[in-house]
Amino acid sequence: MSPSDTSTSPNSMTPGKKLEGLVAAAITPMTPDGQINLSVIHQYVDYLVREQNVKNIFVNGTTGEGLSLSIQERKQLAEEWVRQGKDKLDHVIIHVGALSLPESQDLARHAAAIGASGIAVIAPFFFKPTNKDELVAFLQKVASEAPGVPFYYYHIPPLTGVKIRVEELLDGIREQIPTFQGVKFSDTDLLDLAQCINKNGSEQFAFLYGVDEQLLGALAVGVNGAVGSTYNYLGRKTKLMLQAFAKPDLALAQKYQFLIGEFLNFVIKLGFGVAQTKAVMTFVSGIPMGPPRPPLVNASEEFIAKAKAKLDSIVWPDGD
Ligand SMILES: CC(=O)N[C@@H]([C@@H](O)[C@H](O)[C@H](O)CO)[C@@H](O)CC(=O)C(=O)O
Repeated sequence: MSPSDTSTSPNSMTPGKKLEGLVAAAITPMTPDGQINLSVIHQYVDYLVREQNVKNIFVNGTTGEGLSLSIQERKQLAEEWVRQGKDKLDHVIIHVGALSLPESQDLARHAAAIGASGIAVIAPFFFKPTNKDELVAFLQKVASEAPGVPFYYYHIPPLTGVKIRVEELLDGIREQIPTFQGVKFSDTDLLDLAQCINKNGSEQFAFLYGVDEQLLGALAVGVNGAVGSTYNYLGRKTKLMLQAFAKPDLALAQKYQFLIGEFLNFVIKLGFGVAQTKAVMTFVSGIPMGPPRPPLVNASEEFIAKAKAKLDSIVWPDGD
């Protein structure tokens, strides 16, 4: 499908609605022979909305193996998520970051043309920006290709190695990037996160946290929501944690965080990454997510059995 064939108009998810709450980091379904499998995305959207109560999606990010996909595959996935999300999802955010600036700009223009509700960009991580100005200049050159689309910086230093503090980055950012809307903050540095929120307010920008096992700590410093892999299959439980925190019932919120942490702590010790996320999502949802793309390798049968037994053994406060 070319962008002009799409049945959605630009920004047609839920126009103007602020990005907050839970955002599932989309897994990219693949066929057993490693091709992207667009045919299950319709089912995937319905599963997120009906079973996980999650209505926002972040496409082609880390969990979606975006940097392991071709530009053509990334465009096809973006189009399918926008098409299938129409009238069902509130936000479809497309990650358009790439090592090559022209490729990133091409993806940004494409996301705008198909009606994505936002774009996000990771810091380039082979030749890296060495300071804030170099990073902002790169981001600005991508954002300006989609001048009507909200722009998010995707901060994930454990994977990019780019450790420029977000607090510093945000200083004056709207003058350079008028579409700047917020940060997907996938780091454990809560001091940096808290300073960002303290200086800018979560009214002006959206701050979305990306370390699912410690979301409660980020809620305490004022994030608006979270983007993460576990919201694909623990979205409903995490929403109950958000509700408990808002009530406020801190003891209940802690129970949910501890149980989510108990599962993640268990699987992290076994070796947990995108391949394992695909396996967990497959057994929880019943939707085949397929293998990861090399160099990642399939989760082992032993991992799958142990992760399933662990998840089944958890007794949640809501009695499920
Ligand atoms: C390094 C990594 O993959 N982090 C995940 C987390 O959701 C992570 O899977 C979770 O906290 C478990 O460790 C997300 O931040 C990634 C993400 O949002 C994305 O796929 O774009």
